[in-house]
Amino acid sequence: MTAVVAAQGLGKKYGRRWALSDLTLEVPAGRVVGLVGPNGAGKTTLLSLACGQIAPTSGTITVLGGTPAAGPAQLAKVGYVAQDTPLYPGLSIADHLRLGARLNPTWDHELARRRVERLGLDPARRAGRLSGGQRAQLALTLGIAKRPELLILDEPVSALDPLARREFMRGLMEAVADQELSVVFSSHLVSDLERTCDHLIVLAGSRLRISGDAEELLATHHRLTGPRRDPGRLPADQHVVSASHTDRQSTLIVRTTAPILDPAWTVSQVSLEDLVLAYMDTPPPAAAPRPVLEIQR
Ligand SMILES: Nc1ncnc2c1ncn2[C@@H]1O[C@H](COP(=O)(O)OP(=O)(O)OP(=O)(O)O)[C@@H](O)[C@H]1O
Repeated sequence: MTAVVAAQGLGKKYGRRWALSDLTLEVPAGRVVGLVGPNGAGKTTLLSLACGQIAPTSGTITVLGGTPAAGPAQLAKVGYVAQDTPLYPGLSIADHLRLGARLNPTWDHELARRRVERLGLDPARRAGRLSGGQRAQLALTLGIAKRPELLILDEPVSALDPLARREFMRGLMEAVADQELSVVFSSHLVSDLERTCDHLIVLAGSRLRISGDAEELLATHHRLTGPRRDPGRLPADQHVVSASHTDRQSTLIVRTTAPILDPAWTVSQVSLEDLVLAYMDTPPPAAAPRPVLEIQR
């Protein structure tokens, strides 16, 4: 199956600073991918590279098997909703839908009309008069009605209140269920990912920290709690993602596919949030010996 996004040694430099560095990953089709990382991690840079708004400084990226933005066919396959949900403030909702129809060969007018109606939006209302949540919903409608194979959303819900956020995510998940759609969306909010994503990409400090199937990641990461222990002395197949210690006790998050047999450890499951935070908090492996995060209390 063609990867939705495949990157090899991908990097983007602004001036002397790498915004994204040495990123290699492959995301299978048909997934809802959560891209998460702290401010300045490189999320927008990666999404902009994926939709061809900017060109890589190093490495390669292919999207649905093609070069981003390389011609009308490639453009038609990818929908992109940028971070600030850019709309034309002076144009009405109906104008936006007409513009969508003019610009996109695969435009589904009926779908767009139905969504606007269900959202209770007046088609005559100007975009500049909409609330943040309504603007985000209109931008999502434009992205979905284009009927892309891949929809890229850059922090679509960051400015919304919890209710509007839930409505937005519901609309997105309905579109995923109704259409054969892959989605990549970035967020700071791990709670949004927890409910919706089946694939996770964590960036921090311009580098990839982890990427993979969400269920698989949850199944292979564990929290170990037990008497204080040097994390460097764990079996080689237990990769320590993070470690924190009190005088007597150690708490580790480890990645392993093997069972943990040491009876000194109490082993518990990690949540997606635990996992994301553990990777987000840590410097990249090249910069730090195991464990990658060690907190003394
Ligand atoms: N056009 C630009 N010119 C110079 N530096 C840039 C530019 N765009 C991004 N950067 C820098 O690249 C790095 C990554 O930025 P990026 O916007 O990709 O991060 P992000 O993870 O999307 O952040 P946020 O969550 O705050 O939106 C940051 O250090 C940022 O300052």
